Amino acid sequence: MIAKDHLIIFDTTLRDGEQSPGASMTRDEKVRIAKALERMRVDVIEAGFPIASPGDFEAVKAVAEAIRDSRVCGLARALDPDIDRAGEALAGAAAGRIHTFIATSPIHMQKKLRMSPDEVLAQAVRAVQRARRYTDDVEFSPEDAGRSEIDFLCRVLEAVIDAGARTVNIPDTVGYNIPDQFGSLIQTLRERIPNADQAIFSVHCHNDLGLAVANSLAAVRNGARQVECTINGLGERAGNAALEEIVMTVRTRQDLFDCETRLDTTQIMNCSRLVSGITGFAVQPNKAVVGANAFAHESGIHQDGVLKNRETYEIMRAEDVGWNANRMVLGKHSGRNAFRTRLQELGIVMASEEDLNAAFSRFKDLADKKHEIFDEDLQALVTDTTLDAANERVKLISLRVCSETGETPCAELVLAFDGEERGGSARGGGPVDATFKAIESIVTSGTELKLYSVNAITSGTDAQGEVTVRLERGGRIVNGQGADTDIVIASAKAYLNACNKILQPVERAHPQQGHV
Ligand SMILES: CC(=O)SCCNC(=O)CCNC(=O)[C@H](O)C(C)(C)COP(=O)(O)OP(=O)(O)OC[C@H]1O[C@@H](n2cnc3c(N)ncnc32)[C@H](O)[C@@H]1OP(=O)(O)O
Ligand SMILES: CC(C)C(=O)C(=O)O
Repeated sequence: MIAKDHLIIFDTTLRDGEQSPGASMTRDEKVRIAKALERMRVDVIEAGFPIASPGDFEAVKAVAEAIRDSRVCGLARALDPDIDRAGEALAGAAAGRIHTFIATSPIHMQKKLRMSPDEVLAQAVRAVQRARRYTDDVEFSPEDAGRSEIDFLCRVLEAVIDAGARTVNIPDTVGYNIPDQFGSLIQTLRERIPNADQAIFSVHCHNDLGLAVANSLAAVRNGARQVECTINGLGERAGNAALEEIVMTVRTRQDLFDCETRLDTTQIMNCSRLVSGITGFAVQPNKAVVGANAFAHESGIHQDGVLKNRETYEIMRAEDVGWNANRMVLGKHSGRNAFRTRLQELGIVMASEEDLNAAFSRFKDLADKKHEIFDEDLQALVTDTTLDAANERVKLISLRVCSETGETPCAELVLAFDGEERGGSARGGGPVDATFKAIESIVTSGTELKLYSVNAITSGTDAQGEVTVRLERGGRIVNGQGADTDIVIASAKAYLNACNKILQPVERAHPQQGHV
């Protein structure tokens, strides 16, 4: 049997994924996601853009120091200060990569960079050479390659490979290409660039026309050996290629690919839930691989077929991507050991024994209300426990809502604000509106509610509701999450979580959007 090539999985959830409006993450959240990615055996984790802000620098540094088994990468424009900052952030990495880029398409060069092609080429070479001062592992991207002229693209790529780039990444930055075209672009580049054999060809596709995964796979079939992708397809505008779809296609259609990944696919669901929990970007039920309906069969003919032979309607096994795997059901009779063990199996590491005890006590409270506690419940509960506990200035003590046909809903609550208990009440258009107004009567955050969404974490009427609230104040946007079997309480928790973030000094500022 001929050994297959290794297809490198480069995850950019923490960098390009974070560029989704509203998906900004704190340093600790990035470290948690990075650990889950490492556990899934992702080859390269792009942790951020260190020059972007002090918070992002700290986040890349923290990820670089926490991760041992994956490469950690930092993004840098083709500018000396960006590259130096990335080099500094990655100094503590077991294996660090600098990813530098500059646009090569006519429109980007003329209108955005206002540089001639020769200037762009010289700056690209200079950037790669400078990055090589910090690491042998340098990646170069000609931004908007999908709309660049082929002769110029070949010149730039040949020059950066000569300068020491070991990976050349071909981005379809605006998601403009279609699969045949993008596949043949990769083939042409590999054929025409004289030193192509000295670098790994990578692709980075955006999903503006819904083709990011198809374009990436067409590139792999034409010799690309690294794919840049994100969990749940998160990313700028319509997102990036979804990691889970790329990995499961290559695995399921082994007959079509002469390469394979080294991923532990059973960790996919963990990563998917973690990213959607932290960012508040819910996964649509019909999303491939990780959507709630991805392995559900409703119609009789399908159910009949699956009962007779699963493969009649299933091309993958749900357990291979982490669905239903290890469904040890925890309940109110479970002890600390089972709880701790299950968290470990889910890759959740509590910072201290105190955090574990706090999470365990919430688990017992939940188990009193809910018959079975599933992995999804645990993940929400732990997110709730670890949500900036140290920075929690305002906390829910009690809440009472009244909602009756023909009456205006009202809410009465008690909060602990900077250690002092304060009560407030309000009426509103609904119980959630009344609750938010009652909170505001105490906190006076001066924010505007930008998004409110509720998701059932598991099925059944006793399922926990997971609420995401997005607040904005003076251009700064924060997301808050909360989970509870009572969705009004979950809403209050989410609102307070967002308030706690907005009341903190800016730790992670997204310079253009002001997200934290
Ligand atoms: C396709 C991609 O996803 S690329 C990554 C996109 N991600 C982000 O932009 C998020 C992080 N960005 C940021 O925090 C900020 O934009 C910063 C810190 C990088 C720069 O901030 P500012 O200095 O205020 O510049 P601003 O964002 O207004 O403009 C970008 C500048 O970089 C230049 N530039 C853009 N790309 C590159 C590049 N690859 N190499 C060199 N210069 C570049 C632009 O031409 C512009 O220069 P100008 O100010 O001389 O006109
Ligand atoms: C930096 C590059 C790879 C990028 O994100 C893009 O072109 O979309």
